[in-house]
Amino acid sequence: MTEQTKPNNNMDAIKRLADVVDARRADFLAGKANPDVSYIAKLFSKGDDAILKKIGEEAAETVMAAKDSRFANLAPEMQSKLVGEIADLWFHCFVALSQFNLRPEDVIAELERREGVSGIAEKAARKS
Ligand SMILES: N=c1c2ncn([C@@H]3O[C@H](COP(=O)(O)OP(=O)(O)OP(=O)(O)O)[C@@H](O)[C@H]3O)c2ncn1[C@@H]1O[C@H](COP(=O)(O)O)[C@@H](O)[C@H]1O
Repeated sequence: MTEQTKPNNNMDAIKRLADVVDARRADFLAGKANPDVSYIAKLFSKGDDAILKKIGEEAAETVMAAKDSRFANLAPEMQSKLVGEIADLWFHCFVALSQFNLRPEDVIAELERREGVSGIAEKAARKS
């Protein structure tokens, strides 16, 4: 955890953000969103390719920030930069989930389904 990390109800923050993203999409589909004032509306107006391209960009920026942080011996300012890049990546994943009629809760449910199942054992079971 970084120094800025405060104990709070983080899952609520994710749900609130997903609600905002879904509301922007509903407005966009109803022709009510303004891409000039809402970044999310702008992404929805551009469609699948633009949304998915942002995920690729943010993933690449995350990788570079992680490499920089390692190179700087996990210096606090580099750790903060890495957290910021991962936040950008998650944010754009939430926009993609909405674009495909999904929710972060779907991903959480999948992770819960996998809880306690070793990745090694799961992969071995796939092969047999
Ligand atoms: N959490 C975020 C959030 N995280 C990142 N971003 C935006 O994501 C963009 C990505 O940053 P980049 O530097 O990679 O992109 P860029 O180079 O500026 O943009 P492009 O040239 O790639 O189009 C930036 O414009 C950020 O401001 C976000 N935009 C919005 N939110 C949340 O969504 C809410 C609604 O936002 P609007 O739809 O803009 O009203 C906000 O109140 C926030 O809670």
